[in-house]
Amino acid sequence: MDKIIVRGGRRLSGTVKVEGAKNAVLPVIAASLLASEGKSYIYDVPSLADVYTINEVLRLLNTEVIFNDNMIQVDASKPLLTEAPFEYVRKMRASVLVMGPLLARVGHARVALPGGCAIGSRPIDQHLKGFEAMGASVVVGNGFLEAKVEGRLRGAKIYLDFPSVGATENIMMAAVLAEGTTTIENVAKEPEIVDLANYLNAMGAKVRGAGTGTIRIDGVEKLVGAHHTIIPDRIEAGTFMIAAAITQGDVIVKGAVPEHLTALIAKMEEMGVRFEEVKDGIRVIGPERLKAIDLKTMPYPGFPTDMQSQMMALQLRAEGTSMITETVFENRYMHVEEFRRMNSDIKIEGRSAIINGPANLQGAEVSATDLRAAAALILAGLVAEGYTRVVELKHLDRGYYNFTEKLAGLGAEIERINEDTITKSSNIINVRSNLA
Ligand SMILES: CC(=O)N[C@H]1[C@@H](OP(=O)(O)OP(=O)(O)OC[C@H]2O[C@@H](n3ccc(=O)[nH]c3=O)[C@H](O)[C@@H]2O)O[C@H](CO)[C@@H](O)[C@@H]1O
Ligand SMILES: C=C(OP(=O)(O)O)C(=O)O
Repeated sequence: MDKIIVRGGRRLSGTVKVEGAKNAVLPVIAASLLASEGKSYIYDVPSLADVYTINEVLRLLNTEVIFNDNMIQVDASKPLLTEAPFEYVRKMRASVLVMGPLLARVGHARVALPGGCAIGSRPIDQHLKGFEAMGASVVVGNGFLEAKVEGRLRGAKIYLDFPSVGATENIMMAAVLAEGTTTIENVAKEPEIVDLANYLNAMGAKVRGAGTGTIRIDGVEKLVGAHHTIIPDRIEAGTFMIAAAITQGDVIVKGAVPEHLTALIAKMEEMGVRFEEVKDGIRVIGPERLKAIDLKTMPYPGFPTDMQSQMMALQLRAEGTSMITETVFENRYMHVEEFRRMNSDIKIEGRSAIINGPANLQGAEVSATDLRAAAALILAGLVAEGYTRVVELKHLDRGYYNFTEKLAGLGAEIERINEDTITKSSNIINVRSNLA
């Protein structure tokens, strides 16, 4: 079992480069299923467990996928198969994003029901409502969702009850090959939606309005492979911004796009963190003392739920009482119990977390409860007294590439070890293993 060991106390400095965005590349790879002719070439693809999972799903659907040097080549020109099994959907919910493209291209998709997960129940009713409005019939049985349509999907007017990122993407991908025009209202406005629309348009689709509250899609007869570069990962960038701030460091986060990070930068500035726009990135300077603040997670351009747990680590170090209200997922506070093990004072009241700072964080053995919680615990470990040991790294590997190496490159005292091989390793690691 892998474990990350971090010893608190180092100020981070230097430059760190972010990867292409996980949440942009997954729908883009799924959208490649729509190209009945030609190959797609996707650049700046991060080497993440989730990318390997979606590639496997595409291969199961009879698509050729080659992943080399941050570039993916997809050939979806052969007849497609239509079933995504539970084994993959369980590992990664974004596997449901193959449903829209399959329905659009072959009129049939059978995808295992995703089930619950650590951050909430996460239904997909809004995706299905969109498919049904376009003429598909949807049945649920034996742990699968099955959607079918005779002939082509038909353009429709669809209103989302909540601006769901996944539903916006799945419905967009279904609508690009539908007959007629589809209008989707109250859609998600995330930069990843805009990235997907740009890719679909490069494939020959007619998508307008991505990044606003209404998307209009004129269906076309066919799509072809295209070249596309993935946008930088704003959540990875934000995580390193907090690493700089929490350690009173001075770090350039290369690749960070300030316009994608407006809410996070504003809240960190309120806490006393300084930012400078530099060539290709953002410089972050952590203050000696952090001020307490309140925040609420919201759909983009609001404060991202995917930065909530990392921000909580920063708020733990602020002087005074801070509050977080999580409005996107009903159960995204699993990390609070782990933070408590590190000597922090946090109360949960309904959807809010009340954080009394500054915490005198102490190193402890903690378990990552989801992807962003894994990063947040490591961030807290950067300023905790002594050693923090983080387990359940499968969550971290879903979304952060070389996280340990990147933090070590900024001067953090951090190491990833494999307990099974530890006895054969160097003295330093053996010393650490006594602590582990
Ligand atoms: C791969 C990917 O891009 N994942 C991101 C995506 O997830 P994902 O696309 O799953 O998130 P959604 O925006 O769909 O979910 C937001 C909220 O809407 C609810 N909902 C969603 C769909 C639906 O049909 N019915 C429904 O009720 C969900 O339960 C949740 O409470 O956006 C989330 C919100 O920014 C991020 O945390 C995830 O990192
Ligand atoms: C919740 C996340 O991802 P997913 O939707 O893939 O679970 C995330 O990236 O923080």
